[in-house]
Amino acid sequence: MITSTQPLSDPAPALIVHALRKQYGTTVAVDGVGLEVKHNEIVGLLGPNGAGKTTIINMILGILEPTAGAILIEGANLATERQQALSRTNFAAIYAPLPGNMTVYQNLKIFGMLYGVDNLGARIESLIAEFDLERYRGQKCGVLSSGEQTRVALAKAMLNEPQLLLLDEPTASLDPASAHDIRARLRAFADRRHCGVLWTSHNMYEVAEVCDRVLFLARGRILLEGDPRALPRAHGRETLEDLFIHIAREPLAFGSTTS
Ligand SMILES: Nc1ncnc2c1ncn2[C@@H]1O[C@H](COP(=O)(O)OP(=O)(O)OP(=O)(O)O)[C@@H](O)[C@H]1O
Repeated sequence: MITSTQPLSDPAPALIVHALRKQYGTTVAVDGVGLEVKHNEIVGLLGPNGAGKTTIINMILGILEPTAGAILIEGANLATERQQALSRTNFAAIYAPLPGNMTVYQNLKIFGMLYGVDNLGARIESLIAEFDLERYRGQKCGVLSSGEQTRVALAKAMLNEPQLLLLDEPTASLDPASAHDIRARLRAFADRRHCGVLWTSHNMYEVAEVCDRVLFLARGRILLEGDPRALPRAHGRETLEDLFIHIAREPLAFGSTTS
């Protein structure tokens, strides 16, 4: 049984997901997924289109109700301690842009007020500096380029100093230099703030560069997990992309790891 009680000397991981399931009618989108993200750890959630990645992220964010299973964020059970669980969680996704008719500063201010951030003015200034947004602070978000909007979305995601950050394809649509810059900023943030990160991406080069660990998902089940730099060789493949293609084509050849 999952409880939220943790010994003081053993701080709870940023995220524990246990036996998570989501069913729509006869469609099982997520089928008994178990996973853990530790503080300072960046975990890649990989899988073909329709594997269930976004559904898992939306359940962790409390947007979707699981059919079954448990989600613990820093030891707080999302089902019974929702506010505590979500207060130090945040996310960024390409499909969830910030309101385009408000300026960068206005967006950060409004989200900061929604999150109840202390010393909000100072927090916004430090994020504007950290994400190189000074010259855009008075510009409406809708006119910014994809890379600039991604930087603003990440600054917004860090307003409440999350201990768990959920990133759904954060670098999709960015040029290689901007994507490299964003990955470096996120790695630095995770290390400096001891934040756990769950990151979905279809870019295997990126995943091998930034993730400490990856989980391969297919048809709602985790089939494989491990170090993205060691996994391909362990399964007789040259690269993570080769391994991805192999798993996507023959998911039944891999056992599932559920809990
Ligand atoms: N509201 C819904 N009703 C019915 N089926 C749904 C619903 N939402 C998602 N699904 C199905 O659940 C499965 C998982 O979808 P999900 O969006 O989580 O996949 P994904 O791994 O994020 O895919 P992608 O890489 O394309 O973003 C898909 O088969 C999808 O069609």
